[in-house]
Amino acid sequence: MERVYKAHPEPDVDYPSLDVPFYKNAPHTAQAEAAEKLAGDPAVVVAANYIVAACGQLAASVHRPFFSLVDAAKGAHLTACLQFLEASNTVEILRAAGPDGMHVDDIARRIAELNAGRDANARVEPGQLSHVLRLLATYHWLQEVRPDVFANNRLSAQVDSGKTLEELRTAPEKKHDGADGLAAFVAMCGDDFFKASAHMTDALLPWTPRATSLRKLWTKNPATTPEPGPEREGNLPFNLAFRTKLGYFDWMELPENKARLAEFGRAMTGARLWEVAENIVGAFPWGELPKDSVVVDVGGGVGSTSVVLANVYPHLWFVVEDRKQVVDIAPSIWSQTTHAELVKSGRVSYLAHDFFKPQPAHIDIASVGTISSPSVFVMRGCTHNWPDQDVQSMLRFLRDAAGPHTKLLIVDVILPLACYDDTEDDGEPIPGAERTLAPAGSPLLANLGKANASEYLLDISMMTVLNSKERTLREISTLASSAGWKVSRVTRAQGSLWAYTTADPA
Ligand SMILES: C[S@@+](CC[C@H](N)C(=O)[O-])C[C@H]1O[C@@H](n2cnc3c(N)ncnc32)[C@H](O)[C@@H]1O
Repeated sequence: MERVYKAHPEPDVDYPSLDVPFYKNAPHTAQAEAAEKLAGDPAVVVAANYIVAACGQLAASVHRPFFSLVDAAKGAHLTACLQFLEASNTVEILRAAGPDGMHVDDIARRIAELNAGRDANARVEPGQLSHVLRLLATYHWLQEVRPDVFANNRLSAQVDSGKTLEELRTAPEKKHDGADGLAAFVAMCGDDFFKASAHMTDALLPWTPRATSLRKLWTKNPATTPEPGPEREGNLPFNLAFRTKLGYFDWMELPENKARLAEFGRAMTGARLWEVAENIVGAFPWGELPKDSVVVDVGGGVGSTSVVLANVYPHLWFVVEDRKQVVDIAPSIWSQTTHAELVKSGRVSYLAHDFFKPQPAHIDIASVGTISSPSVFVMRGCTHNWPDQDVQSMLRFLRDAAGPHTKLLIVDVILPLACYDDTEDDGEPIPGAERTLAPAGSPLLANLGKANASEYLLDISMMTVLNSKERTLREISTLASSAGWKVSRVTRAQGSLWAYTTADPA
């Protein structure tokens, strides 16, 4: 990391300090901009991952085991405190206070003022507030600059919505509008996902005394009490947590969840930081496809992936398939952007299609004609949130519509094992698959432990809320072959666990 920073032409560009907040919407010095940009340099990202993996492993090795036990057993409090930080708008209050920070008495008063419109009696107890903020400071999420005086740092500044206190006071419902989605992501994780996770063991081991006693407490209202049974539908940790038999997305459509639904959309924008759409440009030999090849972007949303590819590969045509309500508005999203011409010329076109139904027998594309099977089906971010049987049927419909040379490109997380991976397919290693992410000869965990933990946390969220999962290479390869595809190659995105898995008709 030092080598990369020293090589920068500007003087005094160093790795950003933990103590200095970097607010996305604020003006920055050239040095601060350069320092942030270099933090994304591939060499810096790799080095940072090794450092984090090593620190996590060292801490687990040398910390008194009982303290590690308490840290894990009570770690949920960190989620709770982070949720409080966002919900109370403390980050925005501390941004306004500046680097000297603010005393908890004043923070408590400001929180009450911001909420007076919602509840005239709103108040926060400073004695409790200081303890919540101190736990966060202990985990490096804030700084306690003097006794009971707190200030933002580089980590807490991420949760900044960019809104002024006046905006938050007069229109609290607009907090996440136009923001980068990280505050909404914290809100969603601290609520829906956190509460679901709290009921994971009750759902997985429904016969335990604690789980049965919990159900007895709830049977006072049988209408909303999910029953244990072999059928997981309506019986997920999420269902227990929110006393509903509805699936997560149907539940979010309830009128009382209007704000949750809006926050979910914003949170998904924030979640894009996991993997940028641009990485797909070099992840597949797009340049080798013949002129006028057609790529179908299945569950392509508004076409963010297709427009990126269409710009770089002018010899290809893209058809974005998604639900009707998405494709109806998708073209208008690009009308005022540099991608408008792609849509106007038909290089990127849209088709309302349910990926749980057979693909259309033919696709008509102006200038290309009618095609019966595309060169590539690409599915980005569409498998991790569906259970195995649903992914199998999606892949089966694509297989039915594939020609002998059609490729399937699945873009989603591939979870490495926590040990050396000897996954093989038909007795052969899958081309491109890494056996370990650790440098040769190093004692680090093969998946780099703490450095990559965020994807394993997401995995459990998928399980507890959607009965789904982030998949290992073995899992995705088995699922693909159950639907008539054979995984032929996998490449890993730089600095994340996202991967590009290519499959051919088996
Ligand atoms: C996580 S988003 C990924 C969007 C896009 N591929 C990307 O990478 O930005 C999942 C997409 O699946 C779409 N989707 C969900 N259910 C669908 C269905 N039954 N048929 C088609 N698309 C669906 C959603 O509308 C959403 O656009």
